[in-house]
Amino acid sequence: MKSFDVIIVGAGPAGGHCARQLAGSGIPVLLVEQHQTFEANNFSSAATPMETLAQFELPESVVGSFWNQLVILSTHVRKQWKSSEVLGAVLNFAKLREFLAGEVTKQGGEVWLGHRYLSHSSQDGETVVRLKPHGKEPIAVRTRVLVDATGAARSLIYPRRQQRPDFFTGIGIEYLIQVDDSTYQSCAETLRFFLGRHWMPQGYSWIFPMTPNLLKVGAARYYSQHQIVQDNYPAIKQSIELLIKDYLHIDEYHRLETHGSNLYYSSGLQDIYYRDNLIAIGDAVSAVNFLGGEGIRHGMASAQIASEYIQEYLGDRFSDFAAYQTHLHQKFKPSWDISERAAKKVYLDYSDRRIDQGLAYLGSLELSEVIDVLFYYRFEKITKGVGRILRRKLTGFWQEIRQRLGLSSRIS
Ligand SMILES: Cc1cc2nc3c(=O)[nH]c(=O)nc-3n(C[C@H](O)[C@H](O)[C@H](O)COP(=O)(O)OP(=O)(O)OC[C@H]3O[C@@H](n4cnc5c(N)ncnc54)[C@H](O)[C@@H]3O)c2cc1C
Repeated sequence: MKSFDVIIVGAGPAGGHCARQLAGSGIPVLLVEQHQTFEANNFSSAATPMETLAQFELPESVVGSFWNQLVILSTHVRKQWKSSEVLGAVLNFAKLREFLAGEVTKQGGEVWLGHRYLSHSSQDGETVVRLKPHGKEPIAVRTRVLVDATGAARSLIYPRRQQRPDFFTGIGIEYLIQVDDSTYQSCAETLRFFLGRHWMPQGYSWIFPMTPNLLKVGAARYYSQHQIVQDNYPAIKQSIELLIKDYLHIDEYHRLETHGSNLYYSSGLQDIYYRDNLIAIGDAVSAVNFLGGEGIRHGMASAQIASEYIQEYLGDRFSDFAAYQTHLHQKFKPSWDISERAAKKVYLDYSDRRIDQGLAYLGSLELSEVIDVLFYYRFEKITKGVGRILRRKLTGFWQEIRQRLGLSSRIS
C-alpha cells in the first residue's frame, strides 16, 4: 500500500495551497481531486483584493482581469467608487487550481486527479484512506495526516451532515457569457453587485469581467434552514437573466458555461476543525466572508496556517490539532462570525428600504473605507457614513432656516 505523510482531499484553492506549502518543505504529500480536470469543476467568481496575489505569491497567469472600480446597486440607490490604482483581480479559477497543483508536483508532491474519496479508518496509529479512481476499482493509501479540503461538502470532518436550528447556507449559480466589445468595455475593470428583492430575493447578484468579451454573471441566495434548494435554481437563474436582459440589455447571448454549487455552511455549533489526525481547511471550516461570498483568500489563509501546524505535528511537537483550532478561533473566527451575522441581517431580515438606506450610508464613505467594510468587516466605518449624512442634512436644514430668516447663508 502506498504511503504519504499527508493526504489532502480536494484540490480547491485551500487544498492546493496547503499541498504546495507542504511539498515546498519536503514533506511527502498527496493531493487528491475527484474531478479529472480542473476545468470540469470551474466554479467561483473568484474576485479578490490584490493582497491575495501578494500574500500567496500567485502569478499573473492565474488572473482573468484586474478591477479598480466598485459599483453597488440596490432597488433605488446606485453607488460607485473608482480608484486610479488596481484594487484586485478576478481570477481564472481553473488556472489558479491548476497552478497550485503544478507547484505541488514541481516540488516533489503527487497530485491524483479523478480520484474520489470514499472513507477512512485508523490502523496502527495511521490512517488508511479509500479512494475511487475514475472507472477503476477502489484503492487504499496510508497517511499520518489527513486533510479535509472538500469545500462546502466537508465530507471528511462531517461524514453525515449535522444540522442545527439556525443553520445558514446558500446556493450560487454563475453563467460565463460571451458579449460584444462595447458591452465588455462597459463592464471592464469593475465589480458590480446588485442587492435587494428586485435583483435577487434573499441574496445578491453580480457581474464581473473575466477576460476580454467574457463576463461572469451570477446570483446567490441564502437560507436560514437547510432546505432542498434545487427547487430554487429557477428563481436564481431568473435573477441572472434579469441582469443580462434588463441591465446589460442583451437579448441573445452565448453562454459558455453554467456553474452551480452549494455555497457555504456556517460552522456555528459544529465548530470542529480537527478530529485526531484529521484537519479541515477552507470552506470545510467556513473560512468565508458570507457578506460578499469571498472565500479564496480566507481559505488559502487557513491552508497556510494548517500547513505550519501539520509540520509541527509531523515533527512530534503536537499530539493533535487543538492548537490549530484555537489559532483559527482567535485570529479569524470572530470576523467570520461578524460577516455571517451581517449577511443574515442584510439578506434574510432587511427590507429593500433598509438596504437602500444602508447603501446610502456606505455611499458617503471613501473607497478605502468601503473596502475596509466589505473585505475586512470593519462595519463600524458605516457609522462614519451615517454621521456624514446626518451632518449634511443638518447643514442643509440650518442653511434653509437662515435663508428664510433672511440671514447670510454662510455657516461659520
Ligand atoms: C458561485 C460562486 C461564486 C463565488 N465567488 C467568489 C468570489 O468572487 N471571490 C472569492 O474569494 N470566493 C468566491 N466564492 C467562494 C470560493 O470559491 C470558495 O470559498 C473557495 O473555492 C473555497 O476553496 P476550498 O479549497 O475550501 O473549496 P473548493 O474550491 O470547493 O474545493 C473543494 C474541492 O474538493 C473536491 N472534492 C469534494 N469532495 C471530494 C471527494 N469526495 N473526493 C475528492 N475530491 C473532492 C471538489 O471537487 C473541489 O475541487 C464563490 C463560490 C461560488 C460557489
